[in-house]
Order: sequence, then structure tokens, then C-alpha cells
Amino acid sequence: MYRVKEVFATLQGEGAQAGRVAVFCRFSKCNLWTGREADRHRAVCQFCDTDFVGTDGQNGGEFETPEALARHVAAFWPGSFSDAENPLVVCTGGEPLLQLDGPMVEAFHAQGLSVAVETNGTLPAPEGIDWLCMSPKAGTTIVIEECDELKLVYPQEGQDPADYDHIRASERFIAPMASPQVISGADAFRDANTRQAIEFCLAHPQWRLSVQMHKMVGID
Ligand SMILES: C[S@@+](CC[C@H](N)C(=O)[O-])C[C@H]1O[C@@H](n2cnc3c(N)ncnc32)[C@H](O)[C@@H]1O
Ligand SMILES: Nc1nc2[nH]cc(C(=O)O)c2c(=O)[nH]1
Ligand code: SF4
Ligand SMILES: [Mg+2]
Repeated sequence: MYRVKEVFATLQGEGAQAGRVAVFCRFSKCNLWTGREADRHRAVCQFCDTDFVGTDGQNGGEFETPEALARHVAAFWPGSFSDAENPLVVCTGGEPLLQLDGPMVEAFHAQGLSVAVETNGTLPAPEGIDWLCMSPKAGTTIVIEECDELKLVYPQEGQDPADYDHIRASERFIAPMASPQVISGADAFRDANTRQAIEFCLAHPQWRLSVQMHKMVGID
């Protein structure tokens, strides 16, 4: 059984694939926070900007088989599945690697979808993922050593980007921490963190800036 909070088509707002059309599949549950506001102050990850509790979001639900979920997700691809389109599903959450397994990746592929994943890096990833984005959280143990992009939310108390120098990644991004409560529009906390992130990139040019474009343009 796969539990999914929401499924929607939008543009990838972050990282190396920013601007690319994708269907987002937001899996329920995370191993670093219950998702309840009352628990945030004692969570391992306290800055999360996402509601991943339950299955009651847009097009969410419970899916008995990988094929059933893959068909559901593919139905939201806005195009025609022609070769030129590169249909993409971004598996996120919550923590998608609590649920995303090999058969689920294969079922997405069978529907013609490339599979991207956004993970906190604390759980092993199945084979076959086409694009893996890892965003490690301070105070956690990372079990993934290689990914396509590393994307550090910045700044995090107790985390130095150099802690991840040993991770093999084609791209390294610094992503300014946004206020968890602001969905779109003005966010002074994010703006201050963005200035700090820019300073960091200028001093360490192996890192690139990733902004949450979707919040700026007001899309999901
Ligand atoms: C909600 S998480 C879900 C996937 C996975 N659990 C993870 O943390 O990577 C998706 C992305 O949003 C980032 N994120 C979460 N809260 C954020 C915030 N307040 N500001 C900026 N990025 C944030 C995460 O670091 C991650 O890259
Ligand atoms: N547009 C858009 N891009 C995103 N990239 C990563 C997201 C996430 O929540 O995992 C996200 C999201 O929620 N929306
Ligand atoms: S950012 Fe990711 S790891 Fe942190 S609580 Fe949210 S879903 Fe979990
Ligand atoms: Mg998000």
C-alpha cells in the first residue's frame, strides 16, 4: 500500500531541473518529523515548509499496487507522452524513500515517466532512479554517498556545507531557508538567508544558489 498526500502537475521550482514541467507525487509521512505543528520544536528537522500528513490533499489517496499509483500519476502529465516531452515524476514528501521501492520505480518507468526523487538522505534508495536530489539535515546520518544533486538548506545550525565534501554529486546547491509558514509572497527571513547564501557561494564557488522559484511566481 502506498500512501500519497497529493499529486499535481507544476514546474520543478528548485535545483538543477528548475523550470521543468513535472508531476509531483508527495508521499505521506517523514522519519524526521511527525508533521504536527505541536511536535515541530522537538523534531529532528524543524524548518519544514510542507504538509505531508495523511492522504487528503489534491488527488491524494491510498494505492494498493505500484501500477495503480503509477497510472494515477501519469494521468496528470499535461502533455502527450511524445518522445520530445521527457515526462517526469518528482517523488517527494514527506520522505519518499519510506515508501518508494524498486517495483514503484519500475511501474513509473512502464508508464513512460522518468523518476526524480527529493530525499533527506537518511534512507537507502532503490535502483533505477533517474535523478536523485539529496538535501541532508543537520544532526542526521546520511546513508547515500552519491546523488545527482546535493541541495543544502542554508543556514542550518550545526551544519557546515564542507561536511558533505565527500558526497559525489554532479551539482551542489545552497538553498536559502524560507519561513515554514509563508507559501508565497513576502518572506523577510528567506530574504536575509538568501543574502547570506549568496555571500557563501561567492566565497565557495563550487556551490550554486537555488531559490524556490515556485513560491516567487505563485504556483504549487
Ligand atoms: C519538503 S522536502 C521533502 C523531501 C525530503 N524529505 C527532503 O527533505 O529532502 C522537499 C525539499 O524542500 C526543502 N525544504 C523544506 N523546508 C524548507 C524551507 N523552510 N526552506 C527551504 N527549503 C525547504 C527540503 O530540504 C527539500 O529539499
Ligand atoms: N514547484 C515545486 N517545486 C518543488 N521542488 C521540490 C519541492 C518539494 O516540496 O519537494 C517542490 C514543490 O513543492 N513545488
Ligand atoms: S524537509 Fe523533508 S526531512 Fe524535513 S520534515 Fe520536511 S519532509 Fe521531513
Ligand atoms: Mg515544497
